[in-house]
Amino acid sequence: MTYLLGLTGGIASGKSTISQFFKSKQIPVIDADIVAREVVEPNTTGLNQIVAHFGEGILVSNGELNRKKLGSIIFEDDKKRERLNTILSDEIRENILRKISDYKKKEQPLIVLDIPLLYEGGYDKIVDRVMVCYVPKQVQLSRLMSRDSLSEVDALKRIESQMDLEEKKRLADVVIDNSGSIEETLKQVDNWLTHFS
Ligand SMILES: CC(C)(COP(=O)(O)OP(=O)(O)OC[C@H]1O[C@@H](n2cnc3c(N)ncnc32)[C@H](O)[C@@H]1O)[C@@H](O)C(=O)NCCC(=O)NCCS
Ligand SMILES: Nc1ncnc2c1ncn2[C@@H]1O[C@H](COP(=O)(O)OP(=O)(O)OP(=O)(O)O)[C@@H](O)[C@H]1O
Repeated sequence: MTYLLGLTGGIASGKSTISQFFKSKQIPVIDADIVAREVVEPNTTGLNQIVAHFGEGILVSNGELNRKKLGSIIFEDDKKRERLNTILSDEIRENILRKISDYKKKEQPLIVLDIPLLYEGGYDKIVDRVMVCYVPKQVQLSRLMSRDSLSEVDALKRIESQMDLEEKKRLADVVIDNSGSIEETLKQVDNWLTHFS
């Protein structure tokens, strides 16, 4: 039996910090942001559809996707973000399901699916439990601004493009509070890991 843990939170709430910890314990992590990158590599249907919709100007000179530019477009405009989601979501889902099935075949006891849009994408229905990495909005905002060198206005737009983190916290099976030190956060995760089965 494989136990599938969904790990989510808001942008810059600390999911990667937690997933690094799982990896350090040799627990496989499927990272949806990485899958989302794989489906837009050069010569993929995903990238071709993005170019068809957003134009050639969305590429950098070597033919790769200009991620910074696409990010600034879609976090400014709900319709464009929804369009991008529609273009990529099926492919992302298929890839994630394939990776889950591969790990299950290897009889991994625990797999972590790290995915920012877990609830938005309905992945709560396929995981056994959901762990939400939670921080209050002010902490999220200041960490996002400093990590991605964003203005307050731009950082807020990114936060508000996602489901409210307070709502995710309410829906969660397990809440990890990441507003303190990283050490305090990892202690909570380690405690969950000790008792999960
Ligand atoms: C817009 C893109 C090109 C920006 O790339 P960039 O390398 O700058 O950021 P990265 O991919 O690492 O994402 C950073 C964070 O932004 C947030 N985010 C990304 N896409 C979305 C989205 N469509 N809606 C809301 N939040 C999003 C997530 O919290 C994510 O962790 C990229 O995020 C993308 O292709 N997004 C669409 C695919 C998607 O929905 N990814 C989310 C995981 S399934
Ligand atoms: N407990 C903490 N104390 C201080 N800084 C932290 C803490 N946890 C994470 N950070 C920092 O906050 C930023 C966001 O964390 P992280 O990248 O883990 O978030 P994320 O949820 O994976 O983000 P994204 O949704 O964008 O992928 C990073 O710069 C990270 O180093």
